[in-house]
Amino acid sequence: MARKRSLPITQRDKPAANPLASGKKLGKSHKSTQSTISLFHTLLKRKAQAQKALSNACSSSQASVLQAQLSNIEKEIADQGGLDTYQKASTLGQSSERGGDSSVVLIEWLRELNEASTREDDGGIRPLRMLEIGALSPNNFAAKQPYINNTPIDLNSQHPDILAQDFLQRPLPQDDNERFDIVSCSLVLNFVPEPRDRGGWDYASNVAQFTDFVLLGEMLKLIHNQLHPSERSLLFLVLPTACTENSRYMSSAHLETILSVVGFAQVRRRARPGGKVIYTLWKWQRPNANPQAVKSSSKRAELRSGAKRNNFVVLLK
Ligand SMILES: C[S@@+](CC[C@H](N)C(=O)[O-])C[C@H]1O[C@@H](n2cnc3c(N)ncnc32)[C@H](O)[C@@H]1O
Repeated sequence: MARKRSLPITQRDKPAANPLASGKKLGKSHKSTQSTISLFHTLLKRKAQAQKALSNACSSSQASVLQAQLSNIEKEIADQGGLDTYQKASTLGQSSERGGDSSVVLIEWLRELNEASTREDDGGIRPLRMLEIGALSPNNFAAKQPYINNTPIDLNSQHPDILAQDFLQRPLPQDDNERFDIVSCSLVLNFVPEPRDRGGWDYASNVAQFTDFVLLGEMLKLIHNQLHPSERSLLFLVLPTACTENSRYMSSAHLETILSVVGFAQVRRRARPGGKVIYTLWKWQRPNANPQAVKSSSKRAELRSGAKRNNFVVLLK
């Protein structure tokens, strides 16, 4: 049965209910930070939809209606305090009173795997080298461990100790000194903006509708290349539950197939009932060249039907 088309952007709902009426300070309660974060996700999603509709406008009158709509959304985002407010809310959401940032889980797993220590190399003893993509703070739990040497990067660095860098443009390592033992990619894949939106803070929504999904496959391949080619090298990947559990084109099993083709095998997974995110840990391996796995990783095939599904998927080319 054909899927019901969603309403055109021009007929969509009124602005989202605003839990942070203009002028109100960012509250510190869990409820308040969560409503700030979800309001931003809603606004950013509407902005991405409006931009997409504008780029496809077929007449100048339609374009001017859509342009006005886009300006209203941008004004609403600015009225909420812009990216600053969003990032502060996200950082508060990671504070230790709330159970800490996602790297707490990574550290727990490193302990379980007996990897929570420095490494012995030909050259002596050295800390684990970690690359953190999409870092909100330079002081997360992993970065504080004495056996970890963290390199935090972000497209929009909010701190002088976070390198402002687009991971997709990061040069490939030239030798072992530049390779990493761990890459952390927590809540980033669902957040990678389309190339045309780079340079600003124009992110797609929580489970992005207009992300270039081939770019996400590219990102996973680049992560693989940043790691030491060893089964002790690890990828810590955190995704919103909706990415694998409510997507038309993605499931946990399909993610495992895709990552096997890139060259990763899952070693740990944590998904709490009703939890908003799923934590996973993967070890480096040689890419799986099985033709069926390669083929299914490059195509979008419906795995679940239903109008309320999202379109998240990762495609390998
Ligand atoms: C939702 S935040 C996640 C922050 C944190 N890692 C966490 O787990 O809460 C996503 C971050 O990824 C960053 N990001 C998205 N695409 C990126 C890219 N290509 N290179 C570097 N950072 C990127 C964004 O700027 C944003 O700060």
